[in-house]
Amino acid sequence: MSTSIPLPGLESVAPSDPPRRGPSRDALLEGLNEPQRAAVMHEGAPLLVVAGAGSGKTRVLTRRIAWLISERRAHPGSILAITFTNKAAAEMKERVEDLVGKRARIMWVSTFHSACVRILRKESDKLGYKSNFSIYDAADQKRLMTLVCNDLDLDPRRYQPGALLHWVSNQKNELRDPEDATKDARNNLEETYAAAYTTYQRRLREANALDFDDLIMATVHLLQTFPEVRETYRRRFRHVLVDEYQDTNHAQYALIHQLCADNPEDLDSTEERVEPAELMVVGDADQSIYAFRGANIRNILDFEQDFPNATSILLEQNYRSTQTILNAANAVIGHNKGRKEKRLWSEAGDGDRIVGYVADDERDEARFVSEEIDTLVDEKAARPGDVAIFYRTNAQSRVFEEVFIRTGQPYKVVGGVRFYERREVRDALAYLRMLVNPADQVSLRRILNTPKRGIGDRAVACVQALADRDRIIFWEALQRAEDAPGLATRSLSAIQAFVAMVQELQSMVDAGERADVVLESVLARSGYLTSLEESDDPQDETRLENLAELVAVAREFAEDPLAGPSADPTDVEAGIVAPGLADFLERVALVADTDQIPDDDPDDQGVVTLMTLHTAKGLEFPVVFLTGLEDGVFPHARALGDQPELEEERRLAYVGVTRARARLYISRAVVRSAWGAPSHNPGSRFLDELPVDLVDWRRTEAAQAQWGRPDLSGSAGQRLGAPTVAGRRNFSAAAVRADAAARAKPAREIPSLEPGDRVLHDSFGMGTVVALEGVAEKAVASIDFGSEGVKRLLLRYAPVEKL
Ligand SMILES: Nc1ncnc2c1ncn2[C@@H]1O[C@H](COP(=O)(O)OP(=O)(O)OP(=O)(O)O)[C@@H](O)[C@H]1O
Ligand SMILES: [Mg+2]
Repeated sequence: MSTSIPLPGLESVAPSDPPRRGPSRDALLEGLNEPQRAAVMHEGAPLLVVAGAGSGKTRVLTRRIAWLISERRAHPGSILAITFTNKAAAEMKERVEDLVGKRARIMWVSTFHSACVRILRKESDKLGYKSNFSIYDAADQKRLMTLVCNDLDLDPRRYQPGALLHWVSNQKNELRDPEDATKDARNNLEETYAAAYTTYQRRLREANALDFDDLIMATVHLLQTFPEVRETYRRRFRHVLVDEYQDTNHAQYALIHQLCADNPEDLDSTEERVEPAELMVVGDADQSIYAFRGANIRNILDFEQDFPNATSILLEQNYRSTQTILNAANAVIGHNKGRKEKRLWSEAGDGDRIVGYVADDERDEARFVSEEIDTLVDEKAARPGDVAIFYRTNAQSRVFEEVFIRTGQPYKVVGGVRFYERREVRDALAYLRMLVNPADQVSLRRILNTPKRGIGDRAVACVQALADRDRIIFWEALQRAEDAPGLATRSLSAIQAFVAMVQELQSMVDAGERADVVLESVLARSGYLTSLEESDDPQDETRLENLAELVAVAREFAEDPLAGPSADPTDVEAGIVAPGLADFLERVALVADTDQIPDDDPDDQGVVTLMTLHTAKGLEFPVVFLTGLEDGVFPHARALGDQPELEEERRLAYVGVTRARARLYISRAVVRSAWGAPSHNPGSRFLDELPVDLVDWRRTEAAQAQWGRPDLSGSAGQRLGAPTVAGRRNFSAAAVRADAAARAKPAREIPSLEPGDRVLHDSFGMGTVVALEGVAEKAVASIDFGSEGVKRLLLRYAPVEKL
């Protein structure tokens, strides 16, 4: 086999093999630059690919998997690739499949959490868990921690479940179990925290449940405690690849180390040594944004120490964005100290300047974004699906949502109150979870009296007393409710009816019934559907829709033969395992924020996507609106006086800017009243870090402060009877505002200007007209005011006089 691309020093990689099916070598290397190819073809020593945003790290990782399978004949089952979200995993799998075919399906491409669940489902007995363990998410954790606080009689003003959980999470990310925490407690407060951790962990175990952080910690413990188990996985995974390595925490690092290090510390010398897997990690220290979740930037900075004989490859060409966007990103991140300087460059050309807008308040900002999207769509410059709006905190989405609802712009919020967090969805899932794992007390108690069936708190207390007395789990006590001391007869019959229903449903699960079928039976048999149907609360209508959606999700899952994530690839290959209810629950438990991004449908205009900056990592969009650029919002108020936190916020800004391919908008509001009282925020310091010549300010604070709101967009035009850019939209509210602005400041006579004319502006002073656009009321002049910069002014309002 020959290659048309000469790659000095790398020819030896080409196998001298007979012809075979599959993609050609050239196809696998096509569309890659030299260092990217080197990374794809690298053999042996651990490999670190460090590179700025959009330089093709994820592309390289994907191609390398295809290369391993196709050129190096790696068995797909021997590949473990870690991505940051399930969505990214699915995309990566799909791309590899496109390249090398269906056999790629059995690779493990998943998040850390999913990979650990798969391992734990097989090995959980060694840790004393049953394989049907539940996975507790944030809401479950909170409920459980609240119970713990009650158990320990903690003062709720001093010890809040959220704070305790945060502390516990940090301990787990550092692989510290309750004993470690107790041993090291240095004062009363820490002792109490450690006691809460101990009880919390005991209760999790009783419920046969693990929380998110446990998944990783337990897997590391498993591999450390049972060398033979570790060797099994070391033998199995010959290739380990990790995307977004800069955001791994200590526990995740330890996991990789167990699987790939030359010398995991406790290897018994008598055991047969397994050659370490080939490891490739890719990442960008400038994009490390999860320190608050324990991510440790040192993991990437110290890679070469942690894995001696490691090789590094640097990528510098960016293929995502225009040079203007990259210059902005480089300038901002350049303000962080102690980083490795790297310059991103692009061949995409300068492209459009960044558009800036200073809004009166957050409504005005949202209106600006909405109208700008209309304009882009009307001019066919973008489809709604090309557009993303980023903000620092979830709560900021509401104003955008309100404007979009009013204008009829379809949108999607990623994160926020997510589908799986809605009450009815959680109720339905709680039913399913307790059917699979009756020891799961949190789920069982959640649905015991939902819908209301006459099992009140008193009855629950009686049953709990029985459970405590006889040291049995709550579910067993329910089944023996007749022994419960003091239980009213009416409650007893309600409990017995409940138990009978659950047993009937459990027999469906035992018979291997599909998830969607079980779910429909649950909703019908439990009376849940009837209670919603009979309600006259308008919200219950939506709840029914959401449940219908959940059944659809379950059906889709049940019909996907490869859906069972806990199924062993080899079993799937052999067609032995069909996805069951437990697999479905697992999939649902692991859905990450970004998994809700709508899939690309080429015929679809798509919907505008709203998300926090954190969720935007790894993604790209042709058009990006970076909003809320105010000190105290972004950077977050918490970070203002704290250098490391401020640097993390700056990395977040870098992530935000580098998501944009062609157009970037930046905006801020002078007044923001999102948290009750209106607050006046100064512009974000990150704005000052942008080179001035990159930004075209549509509206600045000076103009805003002095002249009300000179409106350059469609709404003012509509009011004045000019053709509207988005006639189908209802702009009444914006028009009213424009009216008010006009009343506040009567329009002036429009001076007739030409490029080169000298003008005098009331506050900017002398200037020279450099460009003109629009006519009559919409005439806009770009005027160079020397040290004040070039301003774009709507002449109808601007106080300029021709000299
Ligand atoms: N050699 C190349 N030629 C053309 N396009 C490329 C090349 N390498 C990468 N790309 C494209 O550039 C874009 C960015 O690539 P990718 O997402 O892999 O970058 P990344 O380094 O993972 O970015 P991030 O740091 O944001 O995760 C993608 O659209 C990708 O398809
Ligand atoms: Mg990437």
